[in-house]
Amino acid sequence: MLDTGKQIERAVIVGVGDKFLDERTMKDHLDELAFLAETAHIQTDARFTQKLDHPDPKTFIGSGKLQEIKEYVTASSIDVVIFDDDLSPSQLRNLERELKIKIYDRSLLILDIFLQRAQTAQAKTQVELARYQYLMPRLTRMWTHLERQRGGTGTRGGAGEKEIETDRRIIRNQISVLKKKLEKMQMQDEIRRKSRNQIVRVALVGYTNTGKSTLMRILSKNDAVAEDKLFATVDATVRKVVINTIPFLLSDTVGFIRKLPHHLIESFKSTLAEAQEADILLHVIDISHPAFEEQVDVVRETLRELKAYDKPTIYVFNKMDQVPADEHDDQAGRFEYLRHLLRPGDQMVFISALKKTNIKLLRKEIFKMVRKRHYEIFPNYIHPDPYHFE
Ligand SMILES: Nc1nc2c(ncn2[C@@H]2O[C@H](COP(=O)(O)OP(=O)(O)OP(=O)(O)O)[C@@H](O)[C@H]2O)c(=O)[nH]1
Ligand SMILES: [Mg+2]
Repeated sequence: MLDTGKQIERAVIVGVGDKFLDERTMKDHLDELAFLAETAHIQTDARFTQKLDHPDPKTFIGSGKLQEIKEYVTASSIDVVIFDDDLSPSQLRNLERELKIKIYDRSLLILDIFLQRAQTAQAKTQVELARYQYLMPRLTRMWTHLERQRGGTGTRGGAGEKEIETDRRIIRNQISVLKKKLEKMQMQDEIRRKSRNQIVRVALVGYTNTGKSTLMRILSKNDAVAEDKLFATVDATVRKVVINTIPFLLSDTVGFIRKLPHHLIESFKSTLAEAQEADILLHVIDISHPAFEEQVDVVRETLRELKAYDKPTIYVFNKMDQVPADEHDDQAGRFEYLRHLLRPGDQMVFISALKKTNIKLLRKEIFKMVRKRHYEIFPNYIHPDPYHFE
């Protein structure tokens, strides 16, 4: 059979929370999971939730809920069941045996999306590595995933022990090949990054889909600077920008998400190094998202894990065009409470990248921070007109 990869699959999604998880948060989490599924061309037909103090070690959910899902899956010819949490290899195995269809957990779904999205050779290698590491302990059940990837014949009913052993060997080999390949790429990265020490570096960070790339385009286009020869080999996500004669490098980074698969963070370390080594962070937030505050927490937590936390930050509250105006239309006052996020020296700006509102203000704030850092690197730099801002 031909797998065009374009067919829409139908799914049910499953969320589990303890008694402290409120309905609203549970809904937000499942909304996000459905959005992830949609990104992977999977349509969500139904949602199931369960309150559990501890997930069942064998099947993750309780047996009653499992039966309920089984009945639904059979009656509605569902292709895949997606869990909002990560499943252990044995939970995955048991669920697949019980439900007799494909089971995804959150990590596998995210890995699949990354695989579809990866563009550069390095990103592709990073995702492949993360995916193999994830699949390794789950090989028995993941046979179909591998087979599809390999363009297998599809005639086999299931994997025998011998085939699994062969596959395990192939994967182990692949992992070490990919690791070596990445090491080489990372070495080149490092050399490239070192050569950039003499220029201020700013990184766009933030939850996925908040508008980082949109902003990147706006900020770098307005300053249509000719390609900097020195950095001719800089990868596509780093641009040189000049504001009011002071140059800096602006980089776009991988979006963060709740429970980013651990293997993925590991193998994306070198891409994330852009954030680690930046002098200044632009933390982009989608303020129109109902769960934006949780997203801010996730990003700050991920930055902390990456040891990229302690940097002067501009909190860029984006998508203001989608925030309904309140009766006084006093945005500044209304969002004043967000000031608790700021440490001394941090800033916050409310913008719409789409409607290009407040972009000038944002550029001014970026300029002020960049200028400060620029003077630290070049104490003797004489700015022609340091306090003028057009
Ligand atoms: N309404 C509105 N939509 C926006 C705004 N800025 C960006 N978007 C939209 O938000 C979506 C995501 O924008 P991107 O720039 O791709 O977001 P990103 O943060 O780079 O996303 P990832 O790369 O997935 O992490 C796109 O559909 C944009 O058109 C804005 O100010 N207002
Ligand atoms: Mg982006």
